[in-house]
Amino acid sequence: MKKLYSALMTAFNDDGSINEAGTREMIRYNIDVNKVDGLYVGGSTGENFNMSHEQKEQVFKIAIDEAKNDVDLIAQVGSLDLNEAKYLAKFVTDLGYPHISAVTPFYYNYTFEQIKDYYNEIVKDVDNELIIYSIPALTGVSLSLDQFDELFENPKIIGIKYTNADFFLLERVRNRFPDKLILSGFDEMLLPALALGVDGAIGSTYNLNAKRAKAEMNAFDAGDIDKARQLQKDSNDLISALIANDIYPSIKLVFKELGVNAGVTKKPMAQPTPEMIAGAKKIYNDYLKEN
Ligand SMILES: CC(=O)N[C@@H]([C@@H](O)[C@H](O)[C@H](O)CO)[C@@H](O)CC(=O)C(=O)O
Repeated sequence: MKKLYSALMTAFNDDGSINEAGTREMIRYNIDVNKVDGLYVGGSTGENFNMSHEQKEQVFKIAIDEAKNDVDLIAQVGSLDLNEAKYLAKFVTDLGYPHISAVTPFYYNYTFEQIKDYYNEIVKDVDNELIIYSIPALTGVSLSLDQFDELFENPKIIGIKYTNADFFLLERVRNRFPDKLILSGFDEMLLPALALGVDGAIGSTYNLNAKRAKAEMNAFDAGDIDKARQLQKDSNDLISALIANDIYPSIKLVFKELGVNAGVTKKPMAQPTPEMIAGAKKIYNDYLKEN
């Protein structure tokens, strides 16, 4: 059974502090309305790389307190500060998170040996399993098939959150590692990822569009490719509109239309403008009202 995870957003107040009530509302909406299988906490969509250390801890605590054991939880603990990543890996493991994940270390053009050491260090002292977060478009770090193989020599490293449009590599990865967990990260490419045998997907737009994505997964599993293609097309109309309106602030604005107080994004992310607010209302009316 393939799993669908929403990449959890963080609700912020205008001053950049965390809006706890709003963050809890989004968690509840994902569990109770979207009926996702899990949440990816502290990822790109959660604006983790905009946050202070204290804010990261706060979000990890809020998410597990609200979600309890209702859905699977993956905590993204990766950081340019390896000591912070190790600390957070232990912190979330102690809180009860069943999985951790870590973005590839970025910015300094690390060698593969340094990247491997980073991952082995993160899992060394924790009793938990790690999913590599590979997102070359944002990190500039592209791991090769052989490099994934080397990382998987550590039995605590169990999978990849594969946010990469390189489908040749995805096919190679799937076939080389049939027992590893491969989760697709580009929502607009869910169907081709399913065709290549991913185990599920994690994404930002599932916060709003989980039902359609689930229906697409089910259609694919039932062999109804025409229906799956139509659902991907409908999703991509929504995703294109969200991207054109600035995706993270727009998802939060559309949440508002759904009665969920998602707060705002944290600066330097864009703050809502009247045009963006009008755009989000239109997205809701055009693609989600009847859903
Ligand atoms: C850069 C980014 O936000 N990528 C999203 C996608 O869900 C993406 O927003 C979507 O496919 C639209 O391009 C996820 O892969 C990120 C994600 O799951 C996370 O770490 O929050």
